[in-house]
Amino acid sequence: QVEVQWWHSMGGALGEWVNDLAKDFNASQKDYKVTPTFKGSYDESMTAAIAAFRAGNAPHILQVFEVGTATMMASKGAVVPVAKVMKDAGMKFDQNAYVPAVAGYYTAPSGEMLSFPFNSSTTVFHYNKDAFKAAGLDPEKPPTTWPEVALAAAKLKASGHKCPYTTSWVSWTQLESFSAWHNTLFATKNNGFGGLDARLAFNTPLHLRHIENLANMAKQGLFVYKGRGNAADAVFVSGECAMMTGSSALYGNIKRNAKFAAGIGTLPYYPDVPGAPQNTIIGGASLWVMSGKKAPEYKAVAAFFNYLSQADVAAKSHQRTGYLPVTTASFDLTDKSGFYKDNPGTNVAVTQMIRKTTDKSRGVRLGNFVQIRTIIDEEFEGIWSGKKTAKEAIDAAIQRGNEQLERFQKSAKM
Ligand SMILES: O=P(O)(O)OC[C@H](O)CO
Repeated sequence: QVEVQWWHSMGGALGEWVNDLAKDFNASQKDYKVTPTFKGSYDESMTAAIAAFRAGNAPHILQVFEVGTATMMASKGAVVPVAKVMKDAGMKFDQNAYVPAVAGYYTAPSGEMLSFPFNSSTTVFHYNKDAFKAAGLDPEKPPTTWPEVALAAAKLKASGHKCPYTTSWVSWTQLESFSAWHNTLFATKNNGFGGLDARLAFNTPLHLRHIENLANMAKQGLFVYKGRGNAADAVFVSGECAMMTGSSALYGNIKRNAKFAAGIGTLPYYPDVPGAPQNTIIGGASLWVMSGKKAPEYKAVAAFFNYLSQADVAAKSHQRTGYLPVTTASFDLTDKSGFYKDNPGTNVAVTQMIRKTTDKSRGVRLGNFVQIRTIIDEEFEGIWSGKKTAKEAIDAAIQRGNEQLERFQKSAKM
């Protein structure tokens, strides 16, 4: 039996999902065995894999969040393009079977798909229907605009809620997806798709207005910052916070663990901005195949990816987790099964993502993006704690972030 090591960052309900996928694949045939290992957060597993690669013991498959995409793409010697892995294994691999917004993100300018679209998410609005009822808000009508979010937050606060609104992934929800949703650039050069000389651009009047609004909400106790990454996920699921912006993939966790009725709405926007809402952008992760392994091991990886792509397997994954259906067939299957009708809100991520994208809204692909997100977190924490104005933090984040982009541009051998 050929063994395949798979490093991932899926905890809780998502960790069980990943383990089930490996178990079901292993049971479906006799030649290969996939072993998933949880390696901590997305940041942590990427750092661990880079160290392991240097030491010569990288896993076969590494799950990397979208933020690490440009770094992986530039690490040419360390990875094998997924299209090549599939072709070499003699596996039928139709790149057109994948949802364009997802596939496009993981495809090189040459048209070759570099990583396997596994768990793509997007930004949505989660809310606690019970808390809405208690505050006199309509539980079937989530706020759809930022002014409405502020009004709902005030009502929730008045009803005694200590954390009316919070957010996970500050940069992803409040800057990156926020920009695309308003058809505005987050970074120049079409958010990095157009070249390594891209620079951060989230200092427009619209960005400033939004971050100032959030700062005011924080001052009034309407927005409560709960930490970096997905730290806020847990406080929404526990019921501590009544509304949050975060990943569509929180759905599985909410369904499993929340003791209240939860709803999903679209990412809020400013209704006076022409072109808004446009589309939201991709989050989540993809699977990268590491170099230096033996041919039969790559065959095993290809067989596993082929299994994951099957319409029924991919559809089940989507319905269980809230990640997007990654192939058109898995979307059709889910739609025909009546899943979206039976589970209101589960279609939000899909409809936000399948809209036609523009050059400004296709996604964000930047070098040293992991470091840039940390810089944004650091600077914006100054806002939430009242030490910096929105403008000071935005300007500092852009200046420090651009230094990272310059450094990446110099070092990249693309
Ligand atoms: O929680 P996930 O897996 O949807 O990922 C969220 C963000 O995209 C991470 O950058």
